[in-house]
Amino acid sequence: MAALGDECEAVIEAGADWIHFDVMDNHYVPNLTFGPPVCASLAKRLARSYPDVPIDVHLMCEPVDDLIRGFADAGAASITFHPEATRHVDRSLALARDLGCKTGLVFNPATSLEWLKYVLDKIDIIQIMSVNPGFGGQSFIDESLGKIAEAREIIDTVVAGTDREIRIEVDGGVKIDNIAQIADAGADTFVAGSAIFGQDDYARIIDQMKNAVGRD
Ligand SMILES: O=C(CO)[C@H](O)[C@H](O)COP(=O)(O)O
Ligand SMILES: [Fe+2]
Repeated sequence: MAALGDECEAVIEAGADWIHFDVMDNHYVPNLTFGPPVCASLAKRLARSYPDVPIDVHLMCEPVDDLIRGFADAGAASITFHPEATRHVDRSLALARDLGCKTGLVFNPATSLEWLKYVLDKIDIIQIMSVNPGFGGQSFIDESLGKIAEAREIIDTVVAGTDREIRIEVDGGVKIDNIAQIADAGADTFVAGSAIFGQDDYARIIDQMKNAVGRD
């Protein structure tokens, strides 16, 4: 836990705007990570020095409702989940919202954006998986670019002229050499794991990524 906190503080110091917290349950995905108590300790630690940095919880778990309650209580700013992983998508989104979190649906490479059709009003984040969920360090699936563009079109059609903000977050295989293309397709929020962790100089990588998408 100390190492997780240190690493999160190091990437924040290096310029990361959010902490993306991958929750895997060895059921929905074949891997196992952390539960709400680890998130609660991290949130408590970050609140001391970085109160404005949100923890973005990505649930790769099935079912989701109890974990939505647990992570909302643990200090998650946003909670995203996979629509196939809950019986009642609308109810799970409403639950996360009612508990004060931003909400989002996550779309695997082969999952259609059709799920958005009747719940867009309950969504703050459309998260496009550009790898199959369960592991860091995989290669970006190029077909995701078309889906990002499709999500951008949906947002531009539905949200244009309103004061709502829906983000398009891309998760998996985001690197310095593809981030500009991902942004051009319509993404505005980028998850980077292996591109940063394990490198010597986090700030240099994050700067390069931000420069590539025209952000400071
Ligand atoms: O949800 C995930 C995998 O299921 C991760 O967020 C994602 O893979 C990030 O790691 P990397 O940047 O190394 O692909
Ligand atoms: Fe993730």
